[in-house]
Amino acid sequence: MTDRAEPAKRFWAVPQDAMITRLGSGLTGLTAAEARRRLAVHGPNTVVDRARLGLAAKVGRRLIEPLVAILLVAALVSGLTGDWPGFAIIACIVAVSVGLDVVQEHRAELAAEHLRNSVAVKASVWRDGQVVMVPVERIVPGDVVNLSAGGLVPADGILLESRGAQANEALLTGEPYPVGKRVGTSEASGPAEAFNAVFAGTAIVAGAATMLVVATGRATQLGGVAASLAARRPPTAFEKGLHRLGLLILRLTAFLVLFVLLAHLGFQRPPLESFMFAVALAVGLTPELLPMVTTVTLSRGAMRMARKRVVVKRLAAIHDLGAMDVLCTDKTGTLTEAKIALADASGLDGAPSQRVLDLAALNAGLASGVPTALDAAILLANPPAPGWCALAEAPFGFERRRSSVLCEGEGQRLLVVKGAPEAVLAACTKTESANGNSVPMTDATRRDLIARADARGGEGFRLLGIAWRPMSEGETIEGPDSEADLVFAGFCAFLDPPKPSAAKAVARLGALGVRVKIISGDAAPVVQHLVQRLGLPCKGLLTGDEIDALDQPGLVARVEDVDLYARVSPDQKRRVILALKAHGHTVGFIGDGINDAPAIHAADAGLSVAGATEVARAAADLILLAPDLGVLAEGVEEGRRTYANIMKYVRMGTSSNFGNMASMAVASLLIPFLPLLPAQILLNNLLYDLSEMGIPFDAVDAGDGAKPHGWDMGAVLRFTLVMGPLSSVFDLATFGILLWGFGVTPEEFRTAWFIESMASQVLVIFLIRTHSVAWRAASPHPALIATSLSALALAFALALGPLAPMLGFAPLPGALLAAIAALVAGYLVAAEVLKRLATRTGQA
Ligand SMILES: Nc1ncnc2c1ncn2[C@@H]1O[C@H](COP(=O)(O)OP(=O)(O)OP(=O)(O)O)[C@@H](O)[C@H]1O
Ligand SMILES: [Mg+2]
Repeated sequence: MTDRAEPAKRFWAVPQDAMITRLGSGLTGLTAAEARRRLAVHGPNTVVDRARLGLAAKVGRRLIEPLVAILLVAALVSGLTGDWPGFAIIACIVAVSVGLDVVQEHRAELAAEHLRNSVAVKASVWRDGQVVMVPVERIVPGDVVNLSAGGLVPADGILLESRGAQANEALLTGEPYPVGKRVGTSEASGPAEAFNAVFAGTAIVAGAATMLVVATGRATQLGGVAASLAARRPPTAFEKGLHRLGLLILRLTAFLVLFVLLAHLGFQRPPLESFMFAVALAVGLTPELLPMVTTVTLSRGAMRMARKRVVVKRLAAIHDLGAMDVLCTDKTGTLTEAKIALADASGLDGAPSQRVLDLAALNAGLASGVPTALDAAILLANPPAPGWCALAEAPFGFERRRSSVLCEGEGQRLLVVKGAPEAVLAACTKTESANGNSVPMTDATRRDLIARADARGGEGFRLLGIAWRPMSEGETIEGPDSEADLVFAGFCAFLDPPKPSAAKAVARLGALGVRVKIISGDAAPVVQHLVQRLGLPCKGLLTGDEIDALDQPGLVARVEDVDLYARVSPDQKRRVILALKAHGHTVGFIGDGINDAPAIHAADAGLSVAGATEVARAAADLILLAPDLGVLAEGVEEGRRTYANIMKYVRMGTSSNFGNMASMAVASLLIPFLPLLPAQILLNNLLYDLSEMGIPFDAVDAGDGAKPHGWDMGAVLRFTLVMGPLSSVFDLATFGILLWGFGVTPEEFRTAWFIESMASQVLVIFLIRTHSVAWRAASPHPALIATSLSALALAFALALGPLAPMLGFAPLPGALLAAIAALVAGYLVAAEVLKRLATRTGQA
């Protein structure tokens, strides 16, 4: 047992061969059968306990929630005192609210998981002597896994092979710069210095490697708390808003209930009856369906987005997408076709040069790992010369913007470097003349070359500078330090056609109130040319160097007016996003590269595309299956729809529901009997819940999709302050008419009040669901019509039908029913008129 526990600690100190033996593996990994066996022993390779709670556990968790617990106590009291209708109703309420919640949540979870799985991360694992794609969860100790740039490390382990692999271990060590990884045995005391080990949750940002898995799941360095902490997001503004509203309602409820209870006791009313009445009020006041409505609305939103080919990984991100008012995007793939082709290779004099192309091909073709788009374009035009091989390399890094390969062939040893023109020129001291000699580079030449790069960038060409250095026999390189004293050879120019559909998509986002900003690692002239070609309404420009010179407050001061960012490093992308967030914007970022992952993570709505690198997809909340900004505009509208529907429920809860309960509390003190029996209040509440179940399906106003929405507590309060009192005025009118107009008995009073309050609550749903004139708005969803009208019918049937005496209801004279109908009609007319006042929010 100690043997198994030990490798998890300082496993990098065990020599490679010993480790392979200990894990019972080989250079070509495990057999599929052995892997299955180990999976059963070690469990799935996940840190978060994704195993969904069993049904019983889910129900159990809800039964101990305070509100439900109160209800259960109330049911017990009812049962013990022989109040069977009360008992039945409470039991029904508990069953319906818990059942609905669990079933709907379960379905939503299943659906969401199904979608998530369609974009799940897989790894290249050796099984039965072959490399196969295996879901990361099924990786076990002893597996041999191929890693390449852009991929996540799926488990902890040691390297069996490294071809210039570099890992970003910021999650583990806090160090933002990539660290080189090579084969060997390390004496390091902690993971940060273990050069031969890689760790789950970190990313390979350059090169390629093969690893032997030593620990999986919770046994990894980041296994326990850290990974789930890193994965946990702060709540969105919307979630915070809902939470605050919930707390507010909770406090009001507690206050009202205590007040009623004490007052009743003060009036010498029967304690048990007073207690049950107070409990019923509390239940009536609580928006117990809110979690269900939120989950169901969101998961329905996720389904609809899936039909538009957007996969939602984190449900709440739908809100963020709806609230987004700034979208930042990288350039390649979203604004361009990402069909990068080599246009030409030119020497120092500007004339086409086969020599430059050959050098570029050596660098692109002999580098290890998956070729990048630029590399592939070079190789398509010109394969590397035969007879050359690579001895070492310093893979491309986004901070350095260069890559170099130490090549040997034709009796020569050369370090060949390519990269962003200014980055390559910065490491050059010589130029190559037409006859192949190198001469010192003058300042004038340097200026000329930079000017030429800028000029061609302005024509839309993406440029790489090509340089080299002779190396002596036996001389090798260790990292990028040898990229100095280079001889500049020339440029390779690439074209990536702009995507014509991008202009329309940006315009559509603009119409939705979303401003688009471009954050690119490419040169400023290239970005500006693209913006011109597409006719995008973008202004201002900041370059990476300028951003570097600014501290964060300085950057915050600039970002509002700047739409273009060029030559930006991965960390600067992140800084720009944070600066925009500091302005109170809800920021989206869409990108596909290793260099985009930090910004995707920092954004409120992190977006990536299906073909993106693993790290980008892992950091994203939403993944576009088609790399098209147009789809995003639809996603934004979808996000706003879910917001609008949740707000409908909130508005109903805070106005009619709350108003009713409040006036009942007040009435209970003014009249000598209970305005409704506790069981009747609960029944009322149960039926009202049923009536609202169709809300997640409902259509929303056209105008609700037109603007970004954040949580607006002011709007909620304004609505409550107008609609709540309105409802109370009519309630009090009802009380008056019943008591003094008709001189009713307590039973008749309760029956009439029950019917009036059900009818007004349910029918007003059709007014509150829209900001515009009720009958001109998009018609309500059949599900909403069905749930609300059947709840109402059920209310009538229970109050006036054969079960009525059991529930404490009494038959009503026709005149009284007519009066109630008139009151409800009056209320609805007043509500329709006043709702305009109540919802005249942000529009003003
Ligand atoms: N394989 C490579 N070898 C050498 N240099 C490279 C390579 N890939 C990129 N570069 C240089 O690094 C710069 C930044 O990389 P890249 O253009 O991929 O960044 P980006 O932010 O993803 O850009 P975009 O906004 O176009 O997606 C490039 O403009 C180029 O000069
Ligand atoms: Mg990119």
